[in-house]
Amino acid sequence: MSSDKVRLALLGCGTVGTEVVRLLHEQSADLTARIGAPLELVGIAVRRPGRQRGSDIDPALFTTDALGLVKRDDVDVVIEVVGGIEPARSWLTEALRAGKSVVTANKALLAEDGATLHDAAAEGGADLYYEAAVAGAIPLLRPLRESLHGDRVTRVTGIVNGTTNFILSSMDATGAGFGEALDEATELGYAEADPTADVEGFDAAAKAAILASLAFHTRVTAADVFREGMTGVTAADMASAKEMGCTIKLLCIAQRGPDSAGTDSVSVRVHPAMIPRSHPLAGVGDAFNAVFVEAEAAGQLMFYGRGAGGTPTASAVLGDIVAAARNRLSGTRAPSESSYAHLPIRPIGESVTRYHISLDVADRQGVLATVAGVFAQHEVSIATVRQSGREDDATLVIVTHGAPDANLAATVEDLRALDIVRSIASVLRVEGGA
Ligand SMILES: NC(=O)c1ccc[n+]([C@@H]2O[C@H](COP(=O)([O-])OP(=O)(O)OC[C@H]3O[C@@H](n4cnc5c(N)ncnc54)[C@H](O)[C@@H]3O)[C@@H](O)[C@H]2O)c1
Ligand SMILES: N[C@@H](CCO)C(=O)O
Ligand code: NA
Repeated sequence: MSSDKVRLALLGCGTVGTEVVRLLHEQSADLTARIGAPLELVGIAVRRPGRQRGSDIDPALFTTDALGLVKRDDVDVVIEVVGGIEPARSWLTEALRAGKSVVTANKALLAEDGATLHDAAAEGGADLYYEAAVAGAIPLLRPLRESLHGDRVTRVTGIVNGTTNFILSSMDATGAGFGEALDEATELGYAEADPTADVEGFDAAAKAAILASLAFHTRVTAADVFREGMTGVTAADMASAKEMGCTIKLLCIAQRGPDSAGTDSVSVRVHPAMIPRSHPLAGVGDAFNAVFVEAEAAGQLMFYGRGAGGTPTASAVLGDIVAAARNRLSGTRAPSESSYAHLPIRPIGESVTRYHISLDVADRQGVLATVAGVFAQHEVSIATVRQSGREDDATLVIVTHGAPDANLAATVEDLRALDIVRSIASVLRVEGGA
């Protein structure tokens, strides 16, 4: 590489890419001072070069040949803000194997096949940075990858999807149902035209896999993550949570601990859960993200901020560019992948959870005993029982102690089959001491 400057290739110039270009221009003098050499943008790969993307971008920089740009000899750092698995994976493996540093925001690729990228980085002796891939602007991956490397992380609990947090916060504040809150999120530009990746938890599951891999020094992919979306959360569920002094959040939970055979293992899940209002994550409103990390020596840590949006996400990309550029100038490298622990993934059925179950039952003698018997049969201990209404219109709200998820699921299935249970109004997992 040229020793008097660091040359950048940008792949993609959409929401995040345009902000990366703007910040590179606006902060050029400061970035040069911090790095010790100027950054030079030598090319931008786009699909449609004629599109307007800001008046200060030199049109000569645009190309539709991303692979050709990656392969150029005068490129030191490749920044990928296109997204998706292919062709991004091919571009980035090509760059890394050739010893070029990579900065990417591509959570989908890292979660599905991070191994290929890490292996290519090891092969090429190159840096792979991806702070923007999880919780946008929030510095989270660097703390997990560096600051906490002297400690043992035991649990990561996060709100890592802004769209669904906006929807659930709005349902909590106004009593609206899911559909109405989703419409509001779409109108305000928080939800995409096709909100599936957000509301069905795919986006959060990708982020959970990346967080778990870093936290537990073990390769975890999106396929290892138990995922349940939040489209089934109703206004009645939220009202029920409120009555218990709780709210409902879409959580990603990555946990390390012994499985039923006592083997150290990792469980990673994404699902809606009731949490008490006193929990630090309960107050995270609007489209904000927050991640709560627990480590043996550090104790509890909380990371909070904007997890999406062009400008906040570009902030994380720029931080990674600076780190990669400094490393190139000093001939050093970012910490390489740490996956030595090879911990097994625990299936969801073995994850210990608590449930909140709301049942519509007949208010007759023996009903409570029968219902309690089903819990006992599956070795699920009941923590609290509350009854409201009378005769044909009674509701039982049961909160359990922690039990393996499979036992809880089997309990709910058997309850559904009872004649005395007219309907199961809601089943929600409970987290955080409620
Ligand atoms: N937008 C956010 O808030 C946010 C937050 C965190 C991470 N990310 C991640 O950042 C990445 C980019 O997101 P975005 O919101 O900027 O998306 P975007 O859709 O706005 O931009 C992607 C751009 O890539 C271009 N592109 C597609 N195929 C291409 C090709 N073959 N060659 C060149 N360009 C091509 C598209 O035309 C588009 O302009 C994704 O991986 C996303 O997950 C986005
Ligand atoms: N759709 C994501 C964008 C950031 O990954 C969100 O709502 O948080
Ligand atoms: Na981040």
